[in-house]
Amino acid sequence: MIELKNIYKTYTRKGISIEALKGISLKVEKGDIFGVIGYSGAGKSTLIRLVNYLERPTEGQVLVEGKDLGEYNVKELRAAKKNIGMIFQHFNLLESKKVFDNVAIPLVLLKKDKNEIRKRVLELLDFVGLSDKANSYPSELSGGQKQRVGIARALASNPSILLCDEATSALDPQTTRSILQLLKKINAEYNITVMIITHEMSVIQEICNKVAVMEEGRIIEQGSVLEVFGHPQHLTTQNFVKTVIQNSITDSVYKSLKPEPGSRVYKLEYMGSSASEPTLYEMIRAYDVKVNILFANTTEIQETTLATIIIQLKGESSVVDQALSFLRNNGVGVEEVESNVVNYSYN
Ligand SMILES: Nc1ncnc2c1ncn2[C@@H]1O[C@H](COP(=O)(O)OP(=O)(O)OP(=O)(O)O)[C@@H](O)[C@H]1O
Repeated sequence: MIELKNIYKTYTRKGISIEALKGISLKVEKGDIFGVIGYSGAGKSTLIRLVNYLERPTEGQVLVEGKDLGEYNVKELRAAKKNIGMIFQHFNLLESKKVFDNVAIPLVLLKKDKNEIRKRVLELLDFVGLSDKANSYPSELSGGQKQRVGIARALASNPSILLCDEATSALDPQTTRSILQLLKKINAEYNITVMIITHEMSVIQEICNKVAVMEEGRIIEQGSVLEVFGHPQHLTTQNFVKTVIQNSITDSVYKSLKPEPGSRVYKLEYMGSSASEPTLYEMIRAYDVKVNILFANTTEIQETTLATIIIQLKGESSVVDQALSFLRNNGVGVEEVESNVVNYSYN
């Protein structure tokens, strides 16, 4: 549906070259809500602007619906862009035009007749929950309402792809949530593929099914949101995941741990069905080990539960090993956090 093949993008300003993208390849399938996350300057905006050819790649191919945008003439490119809507961080509405006229812009440009425009705009305003604001000016709207107008305008020409460039970054958390829910509804009801760039992992967690993590013009990690949140490989990804999922012992618990010979600390990770089974209880019943729960957290991602429990385990070494094998055999991820609490560097 959207495919970027080995993309390089170099900007040249006053004789200085900036390599914004360095060999990006990714695939967004039809129906995906695909998130791209990265810190400021990672190249996210450049990447999303390539998808509708607001920027052209220096090298590499951008394929939309299997067609290379670079091979289109001006007319074909204009037709292809009609299929791609876009919304922006600062909404980009025309302040001098009423809400109705802002939403109508793409249809006017497509030279649709007046009755058709009226019908479509009213339908879209109803869809985004702004039927009563048709005659208001953007300056009379809240940020969330302005973004709803931006969304209605982006949908006017019936696109099959919606690009969102930091679309919720200027909004408060509650408004962000309502806009994200609207994007989810657009994806589900109109079967529109959504591509989102953001620097907030909570946005990815809330609605995306796939994610790519960018750093310095490269994709350092990509996959399903569940995979990437469950097992982040790269340090930057781990830092992003930490902003939404706490998975380590709090300082106070860490400091209160008593050094004990034969006692070890393990992080247990449960995903999906393993989270609803009483495996820890069964382990305690079956093996002669003492369990002290130091930390527990559950999160829901893509309607799947992800749970982390950190335990201190005490018992005879061979029995501890058997107990841990029991957990692993029952789908629980087991990782030793510290080899031995005796080695902790506190008094
Ligand atoms: N039009 C441009 N001319 C020159 N350099 C640019 C241009 N646009 C982006 N850059 C540079 O390319 C790099 C990537 O910028 P880009 O805006 O794509 O990153 P970003 O991840 O979207 O960052 P932010 O979240 O701050 O917008 C940066 O070093 C930026 O300065």
